[in-house]
Amino acid sequence: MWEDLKVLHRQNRDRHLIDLFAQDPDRAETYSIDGADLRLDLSKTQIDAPVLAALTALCDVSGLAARRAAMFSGEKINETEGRAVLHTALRRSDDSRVLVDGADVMPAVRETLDRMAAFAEAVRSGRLGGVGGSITDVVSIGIGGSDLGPVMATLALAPYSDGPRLHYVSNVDSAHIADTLKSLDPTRTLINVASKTFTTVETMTNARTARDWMVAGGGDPARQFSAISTALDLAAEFGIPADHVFGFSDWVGGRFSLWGPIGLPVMLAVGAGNFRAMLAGGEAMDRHFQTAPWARNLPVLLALVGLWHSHVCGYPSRAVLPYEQRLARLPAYLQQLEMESNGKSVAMDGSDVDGPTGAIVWGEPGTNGQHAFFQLLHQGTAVVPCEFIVGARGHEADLADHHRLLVANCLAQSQALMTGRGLEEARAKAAAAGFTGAELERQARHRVFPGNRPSVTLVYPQLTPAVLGQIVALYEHRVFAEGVILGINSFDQFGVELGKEIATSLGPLLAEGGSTAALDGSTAALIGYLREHGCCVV
Ligand SMILES: O=P(O)(O)OC[C@H]1O[C@H](O)[C@H](O)[C@@H](O)[C@@H]1O
Repeated sequence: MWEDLKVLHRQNRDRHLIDLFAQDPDRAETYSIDGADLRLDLSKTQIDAPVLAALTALCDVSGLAARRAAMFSGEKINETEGRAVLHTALRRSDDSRVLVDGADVMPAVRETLDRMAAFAEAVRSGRLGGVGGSITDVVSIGIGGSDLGPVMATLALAPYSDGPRLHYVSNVDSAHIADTLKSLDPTRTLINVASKTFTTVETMTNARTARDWMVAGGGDPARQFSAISTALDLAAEFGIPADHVFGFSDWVGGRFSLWGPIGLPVMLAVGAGNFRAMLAGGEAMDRHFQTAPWARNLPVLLALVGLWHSHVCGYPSRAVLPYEQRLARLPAYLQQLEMESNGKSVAMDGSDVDGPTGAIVWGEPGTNGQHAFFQLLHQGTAVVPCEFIVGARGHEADLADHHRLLVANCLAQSQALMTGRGLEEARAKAAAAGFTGAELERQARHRVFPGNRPSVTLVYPQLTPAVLGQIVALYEHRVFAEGVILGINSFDQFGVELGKEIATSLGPLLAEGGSTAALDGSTAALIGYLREHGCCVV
């Protein structure tokens, strides 16, 4: 399969994207695919009918349809951890049953969502306040999957936010919590501790610091703390009252957990109605993913085009470029989703993976990135496939001229990457700048854009809660489809463990001193420097 694709790639190596449009006047239409409220334009890639046929064959060979059915129905497809993968159950609105170990998980999902809504409403209305009055600020403490989704979604839905101000603390660096709490009133702040395991050292350290801050400032942790976790016993042990604790199950992966209680801070900001609209958006994408044929299936197509670029063309990274300032944290969110899920070297069966896995994902919002790293995208030696994301409308109707400029820039960049600028045109530019003779030739070379650089563009009417839900679910299913095709388990993350274990053993060396002789030379020398400069307390 991969060999067939590599042959197609070799055959078309010098083919220019622009020529594809010249050869096929319907190309844009053929390769613009709709799903829910989204449209994905793949036409500025080297995908054509033979490539698409060979790519979709990968779906059949890998058993994607059966694996997809297994995921939605609650089978334990996370085989290395023996867990079901059911984040889709969190956004399921029909009255069907979803069985895990013979028990229907849906009643608890619905009950928890209703409890979250009641809690959010009580806080937002001021009925549930702090010692000093109604809650003005919420600080949600969590990291990784317990942070990135809510952070991303809170910013994305800012126009819908009419609740308390939201703050997020993730880093164990004291700067993060100190800078956040500095301006807040401990008697009118709600601290939300979000941790699937309730053992993550960063989160628990920050939670204890926040509790001390609240007590010292006259607030009441028994009233002003909430917790989200699968470990209800640990949340209780921490002293958080049961009616402020929202549980979920191990069949929700951390990086897929935005849809359930981990999303509580988002609900506090935008209200239960908007939160449910986001869930409905995710569910609409679930239906699309489950029913659309491979060649019209947005998550599958995103997966296939990504694999084409990484596996076949050999481009190791991909840039995610939202032309939507409120999606500024989407690249960071997708870094975890994609790289923690699919950055694996071993296949589900324990054998070595053949070829690259998980693309390196990076990006920044446009237009800002244009004034920073786009130089490399246009003229660097590495080809970086780009994913442009843009809505037809912003939320500031009185500033529509800004939005039109934003959209013009988005379209201009993908066009420039594709068309490039040849030497003749570059010469004309250099001549217009006043250069002549040999200097003109030299200057012209610097003004050439190679072009033929691939990109996809995701467009939607407006970044509403429903559209956000669709976008997030689109990327979730993309990652899943990539993982199935690569034969890996996208739902474990053993690769994060080793560093955590070593940090645990190094901690005492920094806190209490002690010999570093057993460490490698570099680490020992670095500790020596840090001790000399005041890191160690002894
Ligand atoms: O939610 P928690 O249990 O605190 O975990 C927070 C995060 O830390 C871990 O190291 C994992 O890499 C992430 O997948 C997880 O989301």
